[in-house]
Amino acid sequence: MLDGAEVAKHSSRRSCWIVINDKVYDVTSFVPEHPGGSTILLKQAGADASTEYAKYHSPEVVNDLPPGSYLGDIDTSTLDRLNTPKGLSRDEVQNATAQSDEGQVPHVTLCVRASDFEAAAKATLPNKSWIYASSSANSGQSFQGNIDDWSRVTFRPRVLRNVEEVEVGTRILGNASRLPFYCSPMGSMGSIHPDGEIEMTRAIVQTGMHGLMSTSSSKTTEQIMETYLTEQERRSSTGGTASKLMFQLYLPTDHQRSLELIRRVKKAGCFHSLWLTIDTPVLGKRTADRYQQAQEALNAGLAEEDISPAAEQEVASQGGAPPKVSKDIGGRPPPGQLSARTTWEDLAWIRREWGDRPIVLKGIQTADDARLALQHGVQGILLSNHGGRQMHAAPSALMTLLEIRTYAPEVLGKLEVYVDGGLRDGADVLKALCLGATAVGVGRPFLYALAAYGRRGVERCVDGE
Ligand code: HEM
Ligand SMILES: Cc1cc2nc3c(=O)[nH]c(=O)nc-3n(C[C@H](O)[C@H](O)[C@H](O)COP(=O)(O)O)c2cc1C
Repeated sequence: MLDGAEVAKHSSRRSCWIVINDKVYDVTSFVPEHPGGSTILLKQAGADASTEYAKYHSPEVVNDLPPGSYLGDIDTSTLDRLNTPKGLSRDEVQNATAQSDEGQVPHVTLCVRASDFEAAAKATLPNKSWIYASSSANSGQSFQGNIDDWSRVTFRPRVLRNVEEVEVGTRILGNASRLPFYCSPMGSMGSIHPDGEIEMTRAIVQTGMHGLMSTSSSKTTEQIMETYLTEQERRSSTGGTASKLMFQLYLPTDHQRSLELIRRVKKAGCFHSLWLTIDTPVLGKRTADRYQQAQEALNAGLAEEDISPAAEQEVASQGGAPPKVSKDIGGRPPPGQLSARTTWEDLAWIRREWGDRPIVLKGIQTADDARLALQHGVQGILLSNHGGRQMHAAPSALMTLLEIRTYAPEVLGKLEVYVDGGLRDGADVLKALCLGATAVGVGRPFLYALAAYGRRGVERCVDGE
């Protein structure tokens, strides 16, 4: 048992201990490696980081720390001897865990378009969470391109047809879907809503929408599955259409861990397909997050420690872990969680492990890769640039779809083709379907609706009035 007063002494980059769920970890060597930035950990040095941690990570992510990091359990009667996170008073710590109500959140009925939820989310969320949800890579070029490109194409409306009955349902990988769109996978929903993925899963099932769960969820696969099954039972007793859950996979670096993850998802039983994200060999450089982290470091008096070469030398001379500042300049490779070495060859063992249930590649951005996907025996491709969060000058899904129609038309019809990014209106969805998409993914609008109004917001965002 470790005493809080002892833990509190390890409160700098030279020796940084944190408490997560009553366990004490020495994260000194991990601080410069942390993909979410070093500041967020240094702020928690010698403190209880459980609440902040739970917003971003599921309980098992902590197992990615280097061996030997776990030091023992904390004596819970000494928790009050721990440090207060740097840059925050004790009151602020408590407030930071609650949703901010400073802004004016419009009444939910004033959200008439999917894009209206954005302002509501901004008014609701703490700034850090707002930035996490809304930010994009570098100058935001591909993020903006996603939205703008849908307005570049218009319809050629044919008239004098009987449209009294209109059917918008589709099939997603063999499963009927009453809607031609699904909820895109988004990680760390605990930073958006206290119940994060649980609340989103409830909304998904209640609307009869299909939805993807992220590997980076702040809740465990088992918690999500349990919610899905409970909600599904309730929904089916009212005669509603069935939702399907799909799993978004980030392949970990370690092969054994990858195998275990796939086996665990398969064993969970409720995920009918595996969507392998292939556009994230490193985390994109999300500018707004970086500004926010830099400001946070300044507020907490950690800025010099973070960036100064002199500080780096001093730490090294005292035997501490040298901060790897250079990594922070571009994208951040997340240690353990995400393999930068995945290639087309890996699809063979992923297929063997996953069995004959469908596999979709998420993040195809050229006709050439669409053709390769077809050759590699997957069932679907998702044309996506990760909502503009990864590569700065990436094509929008619409542009990739047009490229495929021109240079690899054989892919359409042989593979299911999904698109996502910037879809904010039913008309955008219809354009994608007219151009050959099977269905489309929607990300931020549902996340914003969740932030401002919880599951009711998502339900309204899906069905409107
Ligand atoms: C101690 C063990 C920890 C490990 C192994 C770890 C690992 C990671 C990894 C792999 C990522 C990048 C991928 C992802 O978004 O899931 C990440 C991002 C992040 N982590 Fe951690 N983390 C740890 C602790 C913490 C703690 C204590 C906090 C908060 C106090 C935190 C906050 C964040 C944030 C804010 C991000 C950025 C999310 C984003 O912008 O995508 N992490 N962490
Ligand atoms: C906050 C946030 C988190 C995301 N997390 C993931 C993730 O964990 N895995 C993934 O494959 N894609 C992730 N994405 C990308 C989405 O799945 C999707 O490709 C993108 O959001 C679609 O664009 P849209 O937000 O404009 O609708 C995330 C997107 C956002 C906004």
